[in-house]
Amino acid sequence: MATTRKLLTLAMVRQGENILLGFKKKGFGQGKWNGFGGKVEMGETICQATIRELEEESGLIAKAMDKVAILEFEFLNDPVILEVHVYDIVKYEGEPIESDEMVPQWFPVNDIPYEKMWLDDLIWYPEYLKGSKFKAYFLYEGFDKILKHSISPVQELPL
Ligand SMILES: CNc1ncnc2c1ncn2[C@@H]1O[C@H](COP(=O)(O)OP(=O)(O)OP(=O)(O)O)[C@@H](O)[C@H]1O
Repeated sequence: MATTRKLLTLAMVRQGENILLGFKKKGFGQGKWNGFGGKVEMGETICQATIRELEEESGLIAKAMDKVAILEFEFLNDPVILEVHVYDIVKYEGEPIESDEMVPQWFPVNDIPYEKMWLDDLIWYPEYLKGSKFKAYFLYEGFDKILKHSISPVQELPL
């Protein structure tokens, strides 16, 4: 089966010992806490999409960001591969506000609500929180089971 790739963004907002997550009210990942992001649209760079989605979903305006990871998700019997570009938002303006997609809330980094998040988050958040840059791959069966995964540190990530 020929595969197609979908480019997605994920913005991580961390302030010292706290991390900002959004509760997804609708769409893919509904009912889960996650960072802020979505699909890269036609004619847009991954960076531009990251900034746009962060503002649409949280009200925050990114002023400086750093790519920290590329995550690949495959779902058994599904030809679509999700390629998620993860950015650490180093500097931003504004205050978190609820949007029609997300309810933002700060969590202490030692009390992340993993039980209400994607299973893969439990695997890669600790790497992100350590400050590493990495690439990771996950093969899901349905949405609640990971059949296989790999995670490898990298020195640099392509923009
Ligand atoms: C499978 N394991 C996963 N683990 C962690 N995060 C995941 C994820 N799979 C997708 N994500 C993120 O979830 C958001 C979906 O966004 P999604 O609603 O599809 O995009 P967008 O807002 O453009 O959609 P609509 O405009 O509603 O169609 C987006 O940030 C994307 O990076």
